[in-house]
Amino acid sequence: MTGSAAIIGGGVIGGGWAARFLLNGWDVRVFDPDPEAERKIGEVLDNARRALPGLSDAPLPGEGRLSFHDDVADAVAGADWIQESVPERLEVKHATFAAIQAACGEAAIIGSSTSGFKPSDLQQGAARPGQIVVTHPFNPVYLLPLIELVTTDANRPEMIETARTTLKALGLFPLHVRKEIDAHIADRFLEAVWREALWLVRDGIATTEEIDEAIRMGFGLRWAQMGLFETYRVAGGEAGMRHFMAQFGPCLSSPWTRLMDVPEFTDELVDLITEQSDAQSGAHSIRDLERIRDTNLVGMMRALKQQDWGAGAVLNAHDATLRTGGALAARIDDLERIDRPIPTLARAVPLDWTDYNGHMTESRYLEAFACATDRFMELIGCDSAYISDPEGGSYFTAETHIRHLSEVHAGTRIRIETQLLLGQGRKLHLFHRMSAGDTLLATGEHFLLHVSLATRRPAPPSAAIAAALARLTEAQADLPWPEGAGAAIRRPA
Ligand SMILES: NC(=O)C1=CN([C@@H]2O[C@H](COP(=O)(O)OP(=O)(O)OC[C@H]3O[C@@H](n4cnc5c(N)ncnc54)[C@H](O)[C@@H]3O)[C@@H](O)[C@H]2O)C=CC1
Ligand SMILES: C[N+](C)(C)CC(=O)CC(=O)[O-]
Repeated sequence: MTGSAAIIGGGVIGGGWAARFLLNGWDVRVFDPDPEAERKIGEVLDNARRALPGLSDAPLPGEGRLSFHDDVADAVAGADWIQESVPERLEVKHATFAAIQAACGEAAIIGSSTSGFKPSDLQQGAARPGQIVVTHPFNPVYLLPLIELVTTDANRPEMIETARTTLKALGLFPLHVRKEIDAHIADRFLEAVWREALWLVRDGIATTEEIDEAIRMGFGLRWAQMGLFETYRVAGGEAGMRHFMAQFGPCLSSPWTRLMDVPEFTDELVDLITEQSDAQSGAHSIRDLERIRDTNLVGMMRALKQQDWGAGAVLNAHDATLRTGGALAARIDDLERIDRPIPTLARAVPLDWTDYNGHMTESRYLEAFACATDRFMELIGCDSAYISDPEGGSYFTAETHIRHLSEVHAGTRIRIETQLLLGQGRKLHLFHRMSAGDTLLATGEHFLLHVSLATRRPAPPSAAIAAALARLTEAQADLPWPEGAGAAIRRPA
């Protein structure tokens, strides 16, 4: 699902939304009075291109078109989704909604990024209150899946459903907050932790760095994958949650926390925190820190993908919808043409495939070619059902030859096309070409043998696989022998 999105306010959060929409194939129209907005969004986009497309193991749609507009009316014209991300001041938000609603279509959804205002606050005085919802994102919007979707009775159920479907199609996880409340769900926690941290700094108990270590060396890692309740359930031991509450419930009335008080933001406290924060992280620019954060997030989220857990399960579900979008065929019968090398992989290079040389590392070429081989096997019928069938079998790789021809960097969209060199009896000889645009990046030549998984010995494939290979052999018989196929490493002159 793609469309046209208007981004009103293109700062930290608006820039992140612009990237999320654009990289998922939407056209994006931005209005922001800041003369520097185009440059700032450009820099956010550079970071997003490096990180987001490679999070997916399936091909994302091509990028949409980005345009900048001189007023709100021009930006929202024809938009299906309008995302308001102006400063967190109610009068500014109200004036912005008035300008948007004077010019936008009635079917468009207007989402507000507000961190704290309730949707009923935002809807007050609006021309069409039912058109406005809160869609509260988390920074960086192009990587983190959570969106708090906060609605009121003024929003029709069909409109809420459209909002959910649209957010999901962008790879996001809409959490419907059923009862509106100031600061929604997540920011209430964040504010509580922030207040407690301010006290610890103000009272000289801990520095900003010590507080960050306390989070990132311990419970922050737990929270990222299990949240609060599931973590504490495990902490209750075999007796689980009930035991946990019996043991730690009474602590709530001991003076473990000063959460209910708010420290005064005096100049001394602001200076103290700023100085400690500069000493802690001032060696890096903000853009450097953003890239460090993104690289770490991508690594963590891809690890969660492997486990199909938490945010990783959301990413896998999104990949599944991208795959059914049909960029790659499931069977050779679905292919329009089989008389040329067959598309077997289309994806972007993930950040965690790159190395100290700043480009895709050698082992990942094998991973990409192995994925292409798996896809080729599926195309000819050697799929998971065949492999798990006691009468079935599989292909084992006997020999591989990879040539690295051109560098490739994180975020670049790559594709592999596969030529069948031999598909006869037990033998399968494949030649993969990996490209980005018109540039040939690498080739992978692989020799495989069909094996019975019962005897672990070479054995002929099923009649259906043999027939598929025969069709491909005939169709590709006139293709020229690929340059580099059958080559060994030459002795340097
Ligand atoms: N920074 C954060 O961590 C998060 C912020 N939010 C929310 O997102 C919204 C925006 O916050 P940030 O992006 O952080 O602020 P920001 O200060 O980075 O960006 C605000 C942008 O709005 C522009 N702007 C000002 N008046 C405008 C107007 N009348 N029309 C259009 N654009 C206008 C500014 O030029 C600026 O580029 C706020 O409601 C905030 O609560 C939500 C989640 C996280
Ligand atoms: C600080 N903040 C309240 C604006 C934070 C958010 O709203 C969400 C986030 O990204 O942490």
